Amino acid sequence: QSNISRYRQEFLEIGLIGRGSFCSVYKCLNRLDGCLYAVKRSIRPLTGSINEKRALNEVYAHAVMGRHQNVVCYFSAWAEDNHMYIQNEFCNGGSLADVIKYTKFTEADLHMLLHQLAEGVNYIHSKDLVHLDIKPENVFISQEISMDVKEVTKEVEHVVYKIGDLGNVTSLNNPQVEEGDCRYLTREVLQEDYSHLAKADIFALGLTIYEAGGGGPLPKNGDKWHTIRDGHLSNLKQCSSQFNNLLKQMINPQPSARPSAVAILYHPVLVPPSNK
Ligand SMILES: Cn1cc(CCO)c2c3c(c(-c4ccccc4Cl)cc21)C(=O)NC3=O
Repeated sequence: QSNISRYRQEFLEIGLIGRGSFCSVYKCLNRLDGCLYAVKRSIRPLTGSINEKRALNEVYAHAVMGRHQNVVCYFSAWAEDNHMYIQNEFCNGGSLADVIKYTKFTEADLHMLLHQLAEGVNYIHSKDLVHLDIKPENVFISQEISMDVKEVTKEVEHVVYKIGDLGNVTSLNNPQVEEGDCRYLTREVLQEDYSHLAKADIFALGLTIYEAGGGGPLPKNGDKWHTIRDGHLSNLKQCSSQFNNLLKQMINPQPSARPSAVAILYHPVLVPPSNK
């Protein structure tokens, strides 16, 4: 029935998990399939406004994106009662920003994090898309707890990191650039040079890993902001010089000097040593 809200009809709202200036995110149980979803409810943007373009852009990006284990999965989007809804995969482990607040990642943790996020970034780039807002707040965590059958008590926990919030995603070929968070923004994009947008994602990924390793909080402007854009990053104490050098390469002032997502995946510091 058109007068009953699809949101209320299809979902049981479990709780509020996030709030933005014009939106709220709820953890919801789908009454039909019994699965949990993250549903973002935002004020419907004015028809023809820049915000409408952005909202549609997010849905188009999800639709074009398809599925990848390291990208938050999109299920549906609709408009009703002057609001827009987007129904995404629910990640039960919070955001990377939440975890960074109380955890410092070891080098092994950072290798796993970088490997998974590079897989997700590589997938996005392989679709000729760029994310443009990679940062800890937009990395969501799924924890699968599985009981190890041999020793019933042992819980094998497999953590999966997923890139979310495709609000700034744009096509590499015909970029409509919406700048992301200035803490992760490159100098060249700030100066409206869009010739190496994929490398802007690599730069933001480098700073995201650096923050997970305890290097944050990152500056929003000023001398410290420029020092990082000059390619200077203090070393993460818990990491090898090889890993620290990889992070420095990822934030190289020259976009073309930054490694591609594929190059990161095959970087010797990430490739597990052969057991032979
Ligand atoms: C604030 N917040 C907290 C969470 C749960 C983390 O355990 C969350 C999620 C999403 C989103 C989200 C981001 C951007 C657009 C749409 C959504 Cl649903 C926001 C989320 C999303 O797409 N999937 C989430 O789990």
